[in-house]
Amino acid sequence: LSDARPSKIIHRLGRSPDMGVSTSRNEHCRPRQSPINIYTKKVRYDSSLRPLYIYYDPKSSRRLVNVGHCFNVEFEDNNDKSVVSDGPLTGYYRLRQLHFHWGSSDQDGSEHVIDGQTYPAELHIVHWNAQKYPSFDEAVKHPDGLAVIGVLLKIGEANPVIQNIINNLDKVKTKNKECPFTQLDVSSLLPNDRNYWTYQGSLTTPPYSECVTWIVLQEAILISSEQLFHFRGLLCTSESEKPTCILENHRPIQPLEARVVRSSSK
Ligand SMILES: NS(=O)(=O)c1cc(F)ccc1F
Ligand SMILES: [Zn+2]
Repeated sequence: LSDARPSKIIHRLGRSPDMGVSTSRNEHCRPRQSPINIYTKKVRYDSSLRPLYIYYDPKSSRRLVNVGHCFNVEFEDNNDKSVVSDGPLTGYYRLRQLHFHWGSSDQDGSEHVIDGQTYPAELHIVHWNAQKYPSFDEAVKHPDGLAVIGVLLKIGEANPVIQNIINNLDKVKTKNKECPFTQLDVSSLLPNDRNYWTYQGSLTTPPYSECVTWIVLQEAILISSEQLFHFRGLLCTSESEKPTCILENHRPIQPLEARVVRSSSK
């Protein structure tokens, strides 16, 4: 083998020299981790990307749960009343749950970062591929299993829909507590502009499964500093333990690797 192209050869075999040569199933290779920095000068406008089709039925919302590292609003997902389709997606994806990520101060908290700018929080609306898979738990095992809509939050006046959630946080203050939570209109949490960036990524909490088509909206929604303060008051401990607050729960950005982020707008 010519030594003219050692990096190319090693690259083709797997990682760079310091990462060792890969085996056929390289346990060190995680090519599609999330979140990432979206460098808007490097995204590729893709005219074949369709507008998102989003339909959420407020009757799908079921309960609010403290899952330890955050709180989830969970939805009935045994029917197709609340779905996302089109956009970058093939088939339709059923609404499963939504949750937020936040920081210990308003200076950071979002998971995705835009041109190096962090936002104070980020909303994730989680859907699973009900056209191809029988359940959420099966879907997370496949590269096209989930579609997560990411909505960045910026500081402004209080968000009335988020206030509706906050008014119930005292009922789920400690880990594993839950309470009924119905009639949430998820559409009211979306910005007017539905343009998005999309890329293939992963869950941002363990086991970091590489099963997510990420759809990050380009317009942020508002949340007040006081409302974020309430998020930080949620406890990650159960009621019998010494109380510890969930001050922050956002994962650091991950390497883009060989991926290109596509944009629905120029
Ligand atoms: N933060 S996330 O939207 O990637 C996520 C969604 C899930 F349903 C489960 C784990 C996750 F980390
Ligand atoms: Zn999330």
